[in-house]
Amino acid sequence: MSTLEVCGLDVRFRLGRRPPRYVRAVSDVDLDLRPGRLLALVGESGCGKSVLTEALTGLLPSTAEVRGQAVLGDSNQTTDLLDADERTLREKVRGRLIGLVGQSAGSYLTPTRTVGAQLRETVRHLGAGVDVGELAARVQLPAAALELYPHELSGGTAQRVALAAALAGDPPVLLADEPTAGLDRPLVDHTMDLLAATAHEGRAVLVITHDLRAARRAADDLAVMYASRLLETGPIGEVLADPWHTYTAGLVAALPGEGFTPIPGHPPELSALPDGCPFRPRSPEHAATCTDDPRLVPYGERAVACVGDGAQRSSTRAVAR
Ligand SMILES: Nc1ncnc2c1ncn2[C@@H]1O[C@H](COP(=O)(O)OP(=O)(O)OP(=O)(O)O)[C@@H](O)[C@H]1O
Repeated sequence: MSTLEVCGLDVRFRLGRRPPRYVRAVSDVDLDLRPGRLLALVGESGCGKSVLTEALTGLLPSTAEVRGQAVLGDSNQTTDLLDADERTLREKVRGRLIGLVGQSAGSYLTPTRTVGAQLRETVRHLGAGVDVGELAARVQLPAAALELYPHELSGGTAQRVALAAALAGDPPVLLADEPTAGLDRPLVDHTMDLLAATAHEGRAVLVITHDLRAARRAADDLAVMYASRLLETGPIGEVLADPWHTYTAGLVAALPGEGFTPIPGHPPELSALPDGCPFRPRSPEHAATCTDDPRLVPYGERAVACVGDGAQRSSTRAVAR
């Protein structure tokens, strides 16, 4: 069973040479993806979620500077994804060790060929032994859909095609970047349930989403990102029932049914990030207790940044419950 352990991941984009200017898209991220679990990564637009997954799959442009480790493997063999060359990523990692599900299946399907033909080609390319009919059945894609062209697919069916393609090489890790964007609620639920099922078959699954309600439905774990940093991680039920970070509490309070109260203010520019806690300048409530150290500190299964003793007290409460 493969695990993906990300440690100290930093990504910054060089914007100019004189003077050198940078956008810090990912700062000091530690994250574990574990087999059999679905981790939802949430956070406001532009906080670095997609860049994080692009770093793991070597899909960043040449202006990106990447540091840290991302070790994928089991007790027999490991690969550091950040050290791997393009050939290794192309021939061994993408599709085989890591499956990718994008926002819109339409953006990578060829418009002039049927879904079935394209899935067969994917299976052949990966040298996978799986039958396309079987693959379709696993993601509840009706056999008739294999005869359709991409423009004939509904949003939900297109996402099932994307999932089938991502699973063709039977990768132990699946990364899905906003797989439910633009879908209506029943299709969001259905897509999330399918992703949860693929996790519970033994895969490590990461789903990027803006939809905390969808995350709550399907995820086992939650990671909350803000302005390039993770501010809180842990089992999703515990984190949402008792958020330790003020930002996480703000996301929960913004949910319909939980108050529908947006978080006031805006995230900072990633080209001008403060050295300490990036949320402190936005929230007087958080600033009152913030330690200004934005590194995640683990407390059992959970971890939180810049909350200090508050988390420890909460942790004791959580253990006592
Ligand atoms: N090639 C690039 N050059 C410079 N900056 C970039 C580049 N790609 C991404 N960024 C910046 O990195 C930051 C993080 O972008 P990213 O796409 O990861 O955000 P996100 O959290 O996935 O947002 P969304 O939820 O809207 O998809 C943004 O400020 C974005 O403008």
